Amino acid sequence: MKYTELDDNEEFYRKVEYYNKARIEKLSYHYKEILTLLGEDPEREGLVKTPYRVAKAMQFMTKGYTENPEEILRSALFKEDYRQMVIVKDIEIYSLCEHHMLPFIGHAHVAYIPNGYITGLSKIARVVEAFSRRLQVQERLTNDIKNCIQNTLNPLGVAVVIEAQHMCMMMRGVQKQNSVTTTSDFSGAFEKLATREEFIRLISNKFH
Ligand SMILES: Nc1nc2c(ncn2[C@@H]2O[C@H](COP(=O)(O)OP(=O)(O)OP(=O)(O)O)[C@@H](O)[C@H]2O)c(=O)[nH]1
Ligand SMILES: [Zn+2]
Repeated sequence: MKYTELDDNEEFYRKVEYYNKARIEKLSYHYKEILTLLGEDPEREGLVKTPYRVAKAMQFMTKGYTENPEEILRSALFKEDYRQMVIVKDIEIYSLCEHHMLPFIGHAHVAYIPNGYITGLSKIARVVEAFSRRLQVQERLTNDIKNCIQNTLNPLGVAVVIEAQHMCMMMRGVQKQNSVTTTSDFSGAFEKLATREEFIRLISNKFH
């Protein structure tokens, strides 16, 4: 049976760019093999649709490859004379580590100081999404977000802090349940200690 026959809705595929029908069919085929290799019976009732579900889920969790973060930022640029720090904090992150393809989950805190132009606030979170929905390491994810905002908006500076927990360190391997990894990257004005400290103080304030 073709897995895509289980959800053969052309409209659905047209609307959602990252769902690629041919790729889902191939992925489903391989996930069925994987189920067998793991000792399961892919024909048993509960698993019949599983390869197809996993294929779709994996396409969603790597949808960042189909997105252009620079374009996302440029799509909402507004000329504005605001020259103080803009901070979007506690942006949820669901990424996959490139070593184990297991999730790492946490929050990103992003700030920039405008230099004539501001961007739509949601676009900051969308840039975080576009880079985190790929196979990543936390360090590169942090750099990717900073570089994209710096190069596209040309602000006076950008700051990115990410705090995350890695399932590959929790569910397997070293099995540490409470360790949190923090990474950061700064450019321009944030290289000055006082500016960086103001940012850290503001992201440490809890409103809830
Ligand atoms: N620097 C960095 N390391 C990561 C990240 N995600 C996972 N890792 C690490 O990648 C490393 C891969 O190490 P390997 O020794 O090749 O793999 P492994 O045998 O599965 O290692 P263990 O996890 O120690 O069992 C591990 O230490 C992981 O903790 C990340 O985002 N950044
Ligand atoms: Zn890992």
